[in-house]
Amino acid sequence: MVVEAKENGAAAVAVAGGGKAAAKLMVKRGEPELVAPAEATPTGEKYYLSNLDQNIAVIVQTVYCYKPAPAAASGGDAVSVLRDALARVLVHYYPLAGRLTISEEMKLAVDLTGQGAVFVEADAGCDLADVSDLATPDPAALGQLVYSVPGAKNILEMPPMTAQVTRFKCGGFALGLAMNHCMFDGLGAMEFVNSWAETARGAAELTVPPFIDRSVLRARDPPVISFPHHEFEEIPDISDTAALYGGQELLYRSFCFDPDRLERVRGLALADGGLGGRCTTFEALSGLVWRARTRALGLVPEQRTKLLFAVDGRRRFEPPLPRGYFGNGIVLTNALATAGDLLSSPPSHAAGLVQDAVRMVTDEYMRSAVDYFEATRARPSLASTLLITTWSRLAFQDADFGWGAPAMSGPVTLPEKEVILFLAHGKERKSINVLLGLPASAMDAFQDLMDEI
Ligand SMILES: COc1cc(/C=C/C(=O)SCCNC(=O)CCNC(=O)[C@H](O)C(C)(C)COP(=O)(O)OP(=O)(O)OC[C@H]2O[C@@H](n3cnc4c(N)ncnc43)[C@H](O)[C@@H]2OP(=O)(O)O)ccc1O
Repeated sequence: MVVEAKENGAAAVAVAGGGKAAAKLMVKRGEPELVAPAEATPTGEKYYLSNLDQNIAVIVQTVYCYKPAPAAASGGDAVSVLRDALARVLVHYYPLAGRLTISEEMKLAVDLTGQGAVFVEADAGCDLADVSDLATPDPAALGQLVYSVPGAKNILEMPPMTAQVTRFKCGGFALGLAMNHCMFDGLGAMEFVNSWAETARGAAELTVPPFIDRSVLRARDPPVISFPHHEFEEIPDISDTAALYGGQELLYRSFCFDPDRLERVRGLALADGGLGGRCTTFEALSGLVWRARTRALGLVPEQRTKLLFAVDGRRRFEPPLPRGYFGNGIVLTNALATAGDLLSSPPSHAAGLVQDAVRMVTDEYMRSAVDYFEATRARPSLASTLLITTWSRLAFQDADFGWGAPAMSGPVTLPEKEVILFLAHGKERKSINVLLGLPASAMDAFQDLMDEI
């Protein structure tokens, strides 16, 4: 997840070396069309978006690539199978066929216009093998596989979702999606994509139908703020990292942690017994990258630094959110430390701070976060912050539209320079790819620290 609205997520960052694949990948798009729900759906009303949906209204671009394979059971080509299935799945997910608007409370809502999702077919003048491996984002190349509405100046001028299906010369194809995070979080997005996929495979009913009503997450009246909510705190950059970022090229690299290496990371966090022998992979890995990035950026010891990450609140709400909840069920939690504190303490300290931040997320914490937005309309701040986004358990591999699991899938870009993404990697998805961007000299320092593990 990301926390600030951008005109277009794809334009947010520059990637070194992005030109090579872009030069090979030349995509010719057809005219965009609107795919409306295949049956009548509620129209003419406003669809409520909760406070958890409000401050992550940013477009997330992802690509799913499929190798050449015999046609799907239906016998159709990928473009027509995906287009028809989209119309059918939108009957269940009809808010995606509407358009974003501002409600009377001055919040984002969906105008249920029933207009439809934007769908574009396209042709690439090369083979799928010419697409970079998606381990490191390459917006110049991959951006051609996703459709952005030209000239849209803000998210109100962008549809909640666009889909582009690109045919490759080899017979493979790519599905590129641009979906607004205010419509759903990673889990919700995957439930939608996988419902669309099973519809394309001919399923008569959805395995997980969406639970449409988001009013279960309405703020309390009056709002009750019972936590300090440091996620909104603006921490001054006393280390002047702005100069470092301004003076050097931003490099992107991904670091693969296979199960053995992950176990070594956990071992480091557990070594001094400070965590009582209990620490998850996520806690240990997050603590590791928080410390390594702090060191690599050369933060001064007095520099306060914030770690933010999303926690899936579905099972933590009381009562839990209904199955198939269509919307953001995630909440940001945080940990704070000075650079000196992080780096002079053993790895267990950082991992322990992550653990405390996970444990802090209770029903009351999440209700307080909802109420905080109600009272302040504030957005989380990324100043002096690392935001870790965990996609490692998202079911990208289930997006089988009839041509098998995607040969590769992933994001087109990282949304902000403060974001690190954890992605599942490997056949059994037991490895984690840590994807990040840093100024060149800091990336070298980060690389050295990773090489030690
Ligand atoms: C709009 O279009 C989009 C959007 C997107 C993407 C959007 C987003 O990024 S939204 C944010 C997505 N991330 C999350 O929702 C995070 C979900 N994870 C959690 O909430 C975790 O609980 C945690 C807070 C990160 C902490 O994790 P952890 O410390 O690992 O603790 P537990 O979860 O309790 O796990 C403990 C232990 O249990 C095992 N386990 C639990 N669940 C699973 C699972 N599902 N699979 C495998 N194993 C599991 C595991 O053993 C854990 O221990 P280990 O030490 O062995 O790891 C994208 C695309 C779009 O189009």
